[in-house]
Amino acid sequence: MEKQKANIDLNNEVIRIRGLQKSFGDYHVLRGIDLDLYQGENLVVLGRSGTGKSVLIKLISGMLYPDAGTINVLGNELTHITEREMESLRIRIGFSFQNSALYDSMTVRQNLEFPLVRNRKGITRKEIDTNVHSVLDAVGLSQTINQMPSELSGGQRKRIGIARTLILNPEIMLYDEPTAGLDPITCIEINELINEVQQRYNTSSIVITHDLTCAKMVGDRVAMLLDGQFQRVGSFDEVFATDDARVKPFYDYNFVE
Ligand SMILES: Nc1ncnc2c1ncn2[C@@H]1O[C@H](COP(=O)(O)OP(=O)(O)OP(=O)(O)O)[C@@H](O)[C@H]1O
Repeated sequence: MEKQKANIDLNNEVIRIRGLQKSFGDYHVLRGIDLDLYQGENLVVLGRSGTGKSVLIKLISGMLYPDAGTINVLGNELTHITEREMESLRIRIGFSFQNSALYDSMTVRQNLEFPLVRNRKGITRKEIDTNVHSVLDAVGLSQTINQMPSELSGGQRKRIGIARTLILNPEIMLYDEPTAGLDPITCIEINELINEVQQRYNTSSIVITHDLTCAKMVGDRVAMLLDGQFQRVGSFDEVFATDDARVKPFYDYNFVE
């Protein structure tokens, strides 16, 4: 279950975060975050519930505005761009959210066509079909094309959700709790899919999770969010090679080898 070596370009930071701070009222959630995501890398962000992992993703996607610090995404400094520029940038980022539900009244095909028709003006019928078949093949669910979401298993719905994100060919993927609510075997299949997406689409990804099996399987690097900062960043083994009382219990209670 070890992560295979990925093709990472350490000279190309697709996300560069410095001194990022975000509070809600008196609660300082993020207290000076520094983070680089390199081209081609899967970076796992680990942390207990409420540590600010989702807040971080919302800041990266421009859904929240920071109190202090800088966030550079694909060469764009988010605190300096217009809403229109942010909209164009968002198309280059794929979001796989925990609750990114499919449209229940649409077939799998229609669910996949929807983002294409909405975001790629002038796209032809033939291009739509090619794209739909390609992403369905990538997630291994070509046979479900005419099915309704209610006819799919939880794991299949998760896969179609990822396919719907991939259809716009994102350069960056943001996965928020990709394995939440799935059985252990389906979790492993989703982790394998995340790695396949990395290879096939050459994406750079941030994967938010508290599932350590997921972290170990997909993370080229792991960053542990503690007390509003990334206190430990490195390989999975490096991050957990510590007696830090805030880190060790996380491993001891959570990890199934
Ligand atoms: N819009 C908001 N307004 C006020 N407080 C917020 C807002 N968004 C997040 N918070 C607070 O920020 C903290 C971090 O939330 P966040 O959702 O990022 O946690 P998380 O690390 O993703 O947790 P989990 O693993 O449970 O999803 C929480 O205490 C939450 O209540």
